[in-house]
Amino acid sequence: MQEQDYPRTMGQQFGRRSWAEPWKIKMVEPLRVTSRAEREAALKAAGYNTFLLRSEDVYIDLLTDSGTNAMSDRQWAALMMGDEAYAGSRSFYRLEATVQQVYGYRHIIPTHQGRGAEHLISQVAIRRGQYVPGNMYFTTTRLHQELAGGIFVDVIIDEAHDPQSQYPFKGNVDLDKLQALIDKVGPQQIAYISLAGTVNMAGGQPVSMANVRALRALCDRYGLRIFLDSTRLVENAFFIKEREPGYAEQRIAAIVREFCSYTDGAWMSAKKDALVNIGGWLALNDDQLADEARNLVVVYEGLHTYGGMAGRDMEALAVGIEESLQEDYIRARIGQVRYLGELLLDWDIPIVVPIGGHAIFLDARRFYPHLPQDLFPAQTLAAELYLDSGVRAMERGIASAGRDPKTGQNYYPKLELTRLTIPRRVYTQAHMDVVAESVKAVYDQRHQARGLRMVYEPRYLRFFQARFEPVE
Ligand SMILES: Cc1ncc(COP(=O)(O)O)c(C=O)c1O
Ligand SMILES: N[C@@H](Cc1ccc(O)cc1)C(=O)O
Repeated sequence: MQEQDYPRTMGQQFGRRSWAEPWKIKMVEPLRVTSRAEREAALKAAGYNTFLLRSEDVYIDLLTDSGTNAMSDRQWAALMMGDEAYAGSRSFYRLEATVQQVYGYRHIIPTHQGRGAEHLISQVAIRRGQYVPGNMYFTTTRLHQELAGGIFVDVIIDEAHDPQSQYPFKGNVDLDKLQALIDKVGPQQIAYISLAGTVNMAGGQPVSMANVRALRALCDRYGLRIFLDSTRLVENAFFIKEREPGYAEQRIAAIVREFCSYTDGAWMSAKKDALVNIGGWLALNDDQLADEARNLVVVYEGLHTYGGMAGRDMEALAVGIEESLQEDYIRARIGQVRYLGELLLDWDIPIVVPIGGHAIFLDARRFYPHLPQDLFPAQTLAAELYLDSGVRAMERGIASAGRDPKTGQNYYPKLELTRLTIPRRVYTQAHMDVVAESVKAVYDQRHQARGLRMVYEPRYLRFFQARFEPVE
């Protein structure tokens, strides 16, 4: 599909004049607007790191789509039905049945959130020194693989590293890269394929059904397993429905189920697609591996029938999974992200294209071509945006990439991005207008940006807690 073929609005695509959110607001939370002087003080106190701001000092919070979703009235009602038994909770069995039915896996192990599940799968499926090829790294995923002794290898297609490539499935695995790794190290030295759909760090870009099918065929030749990060798989399914021949008439639920059928297991941070504020799970088809993970979960998360979640959270999650598959919902979800992106494209502001599932990613390299990567252009952009309007974004560039655990050297990722992440069912299009105008104001002042220097660097996942100072 070429650039000009992308629908400008979701209405055009689905044969309607316009679209609106398929929900109405029942409860509201006031927002606080701050002065520029207040924001300057707050940002300084936060070491120029948006993760260290207090949310009270934020106006529109686009830090993340993780756990920031608005639950529906049905989910709130489900909370009341939570069975808080320590063992054998009815709520667990409800969740288990829902995940089995929607995603199609046999064994379900609940965890407190995604990284709890990443920890389990990494510990049970990686032997020290084994390689873990994946379609681009994700911070927590790669760290858990490394802590288990694995070596992550990026096997995503080259287009994913190019913010301007219009390729429709930039999340795809490059099967030649994977074959080359198999030839080089041998299949025994590969723990599993770590596949994510959509790919967060590439800009929320999808994997095609054809790609995962071909990946399955390649892996079958060598007896390799595929484990899927299904955190945003419903969003991935939307793109398959929109872009891949043969899927336009299929239901999102059927697409999700087919995608999973090509994999051996999955984990999920339920705080995204599944419309809850906390939760996660690991799902496996292999009995022995599931037994090992079920044993390990009691060490790190809690008993295997709650895994760190309250019974009420499991109830709300079961309802959230069902709601996430509703066609109107997912169309509006992606539509809102696209609405913001198109406003920015209309002003020639550099963003990652095609517009992805959960966020707009500003291309800080093109935004600030005068800033070398060592001066943290994407972190600078997040700071400037906050100063301008109180909109909170997140760095996804050199600070997020961290250091090579072997050499200790900084990684220099090709993508230097600032992410405007849209929580689900939380903000209106008027909020998106305000955000777009703030980005435009910062863009108009772009020549004045001087960059940041890191003055405190934590050992793990440094971007969360690092502190910076402005370059004078
Ligand atoms: C793609 C992806 N995988 C895994 C995780 C980890 O999940 P969590 O934040 O729930 O630990 C996240 C977010 O952190 C994510 O975006
Ligand atoms: N997964 C969440 C929370 C998170 C953010 C940044 C990370 O690197 C890790 C986790 C997100 O993508 O927003």
